[in-house]
Amino acid sequence: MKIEIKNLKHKYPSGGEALRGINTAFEGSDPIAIIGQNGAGKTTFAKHLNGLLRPTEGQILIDGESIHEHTTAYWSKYIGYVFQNPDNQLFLETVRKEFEFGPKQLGVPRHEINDRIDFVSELVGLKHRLSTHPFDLNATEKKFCTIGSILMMDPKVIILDEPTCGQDVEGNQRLTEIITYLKNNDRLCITITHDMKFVVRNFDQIVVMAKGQILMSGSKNLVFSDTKTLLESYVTPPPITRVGQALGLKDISFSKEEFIDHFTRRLHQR
Ligand SMILES: Nc1ncnc2c1ncn2[C@@H]1O[C@H](COP(=O)(O)OP(=O)(O)OP(=O)(O)O)[C@@H](O)[C@H]1O
Repeated sequence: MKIEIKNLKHKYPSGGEALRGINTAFEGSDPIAIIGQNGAGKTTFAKHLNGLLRPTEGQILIDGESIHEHTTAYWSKYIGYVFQNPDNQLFLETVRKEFEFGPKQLGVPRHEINDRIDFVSELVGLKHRLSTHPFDLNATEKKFCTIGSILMMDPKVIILDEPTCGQDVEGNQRLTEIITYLKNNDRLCITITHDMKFVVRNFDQIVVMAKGQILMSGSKNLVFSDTKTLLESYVTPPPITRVGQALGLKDISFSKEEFIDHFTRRLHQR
């Protein structure tokens, strides 16, 4: 599935211009992180990708077809959006009902829904909570309930808006498993996040936004080497990356192991 974005602009009725001409395209299954300061336009941009918001100007093409051709409900089959705040998404009495809702609307057969519930509830860690009311889940579980309900529809593309908010180490590990599962099954995961440690651990493709525009996009090596653009977009690389950069190491480090390796190599070169 290819998503093309051409000169996308968005102006909220009550506000200023949130997107000021975005041109890019997404394809394949390499997970993509969208980063940038608060108010950069990340959520506004991502909500255009399945029609939750419509452009004020410009075009979104999905496999060559204009997003205007269909309703948001139609596009949600292909591009699922997990909201930042679970309370905006959960509305049924049990986790099981939340999981069943999407595929039922899509006409997925009962036996297939049951198989998906087995698999997805295991993946998101809610197998033992299927009969629980979503509002009785803790914050981490609620987040995974919203992710699970979107995974149940098996979209080609899944957008996660700030998935690490309120997550502990275990939750972050589970997110990594979900992102890896999506990649290995030819599904594209696009994630909005402020958590740079999470970014370097899970994403090689990065889009940097500032003031309603894309300032830069590319591999994590390329993006985190461009300290000038990062400064402009108020993005701070992870601490270990900054230490390596401050020491002037030639290769960029994203983990302690990489840092030790690069640092040792430099010592031996002297
Ligand atoms: N419903 C709305 N009505 C009016 N203005 C809005 C609305 N939602 C967002 N904005 C404004 O649009 C701009 C972009 O906001 P957006 O939430 O897309 O940024 P963001 O990069 O996702 O920020 P954050 O990281 O804080 O979530 C901001 O100036 C914001 O105040």
